[in-house]
Amino acid sequence: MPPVILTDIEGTTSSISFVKDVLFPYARRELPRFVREHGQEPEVRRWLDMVALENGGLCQDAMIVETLQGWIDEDRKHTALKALQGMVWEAGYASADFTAPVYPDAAQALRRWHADGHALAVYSSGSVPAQKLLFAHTDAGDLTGLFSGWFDTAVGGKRDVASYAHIAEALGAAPADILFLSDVVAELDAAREAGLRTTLIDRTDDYPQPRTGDAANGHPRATGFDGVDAGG
Ligand SMILES: CSCCC(=O)C(=O)COP(=O)(O)O
Ligand SMILES: [Mg+2]
Repeated sequence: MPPVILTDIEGTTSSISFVKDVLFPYARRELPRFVREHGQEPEVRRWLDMVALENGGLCQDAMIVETLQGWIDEDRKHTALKALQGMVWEAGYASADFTAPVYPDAAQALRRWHADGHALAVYSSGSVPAQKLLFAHTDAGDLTGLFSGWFDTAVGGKRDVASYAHIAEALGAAPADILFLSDVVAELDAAREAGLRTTLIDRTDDYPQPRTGDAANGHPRATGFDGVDAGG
């Protein structure tokens, strides 16, 4: 079997700017209204309650929203924030407020690898519903059918070695038969320690200073998906 390809999203298949300048501000802006309108629905309430509890029992939704907005500003990868962001973005995609740009080389390679028999999977800090929404609404069309695995921080943080072991187990693949693509060296370090193959995606648009030599920490490096050795 050709290696499974596990990909990150932000800075890897899509630009950092789309996430930071479109998705995050949209969630920041729409969150108060979303919580007002949906805050009593159980699937929303459980995440709001988690945030309240972890912050000394915040008692007003307005305070929870403020906390969440602060986390957006800090780019916290908290599971509750990511779940709520995904729900807010759903409305944005549905009303065509935006589509998700995917780098053309990424869309082409993902289609080619899928046709060549590679299993494809996603691992992002964005919630699995948010990942599916993004790939359903890309400027290269609906790419969700290419992927057979979806992973978010429910399996653990992206810098934790154990997360990659869990993903390998869930995919039913040996770690050495999985290639992880990411723009973040610390994530690749954790994946390598778990036995996965890795490649640093070092896009000029996202990282104007090339991360060569020591900066790549020994990971193979490619400036786009067409430079990735997928193996098999
Ligand atoms: C599912 S798209 C939104 C991505 C996101 O919320 C995020 O924090 C980016 O994290 P990634 O792990 O894809 O770099
Ligand atoms: Mg990334």
